[in-house]
Amino acid sequence: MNIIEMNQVTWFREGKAVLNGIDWSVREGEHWAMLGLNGSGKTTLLNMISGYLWPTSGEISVLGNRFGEVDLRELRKTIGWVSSSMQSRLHGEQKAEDLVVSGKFATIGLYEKPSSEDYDRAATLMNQLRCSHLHGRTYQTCSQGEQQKLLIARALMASPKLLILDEATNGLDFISREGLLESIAQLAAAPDTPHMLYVTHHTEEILPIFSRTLLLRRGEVYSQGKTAEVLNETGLSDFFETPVALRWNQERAWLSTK
Ligand SMILES: Nc1ncnc2c1ncn2[C@@H]1O[C@H](COP(=O)(O)OP(=O)(O)OP(=O)(O)O)[C@@H](O)[C@H]1O
Repeated sequence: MNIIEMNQVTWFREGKAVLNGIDWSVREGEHWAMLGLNGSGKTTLLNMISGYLWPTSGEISVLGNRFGEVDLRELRKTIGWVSSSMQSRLHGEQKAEDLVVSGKFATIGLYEKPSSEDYDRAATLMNQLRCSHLHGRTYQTCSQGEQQKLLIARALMASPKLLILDEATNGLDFISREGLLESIAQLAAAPDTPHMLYVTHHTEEILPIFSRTLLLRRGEVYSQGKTAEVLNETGLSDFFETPVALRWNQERAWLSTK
């Protein structure tokens, strides 16, 4: 079973193809990165994967569920979506561990009193994301980087099969960004980690664990495949329509303009 399968997916709005002829397969065991400039269609594609948008034409199946044959609300419970824009929608006065635990109930849509096992699991996840020290702190007193880690732990609390990390490093300084990326790398090595889809504007954030990359441009797949092959100087210069120099350091692709 493929995790994501798209076949000629197109989405029209206001006479324009926001997504056009997307063919894409995410296979079992693969973590993917998706790179695209502003307005390239990334958010639209994520909304489609999560069943919030329906393609104008083409076929999608996510986690073996073919759209048209599946209850999309059920599908959404198996997908965790962490986006920096979520931060403002949460209760700032909530304690870090309560916020993480609430992830279990957010997707289920009913409130139960969390058990001590739930809190144990939250503690394990906070440890995996290297933010155990936030225990007892209110969410609003955590830095943006710390908040992002808590949001990832919260999403994992629902045991999703697919975890979308959507511009997760937005607003983070260099140190916080590297800290978050390290935690994500560590997470990939942990047992039972879901398939991850890392959406970004920046090539250097594509960690080696993201072995596959999709480049999206103007609603179309520019290229996709093994990260080390997709991220090459000639291809990226053409993709960005500006000459770029590429330097690999610690298996990450650092770009500068030429
Ligand atoms: N409901 C809509 N109606 C009309 N146009 C839309 C709609 N939703 C998205 N678009 C357009 O589709 C294009 C892709 O938007 P999308 O938000 O998916 O891009 P993105 O890659 O996520 O951008 P960013 O990196 O800035 O978040 C944009 O030009 C946007 O204006």
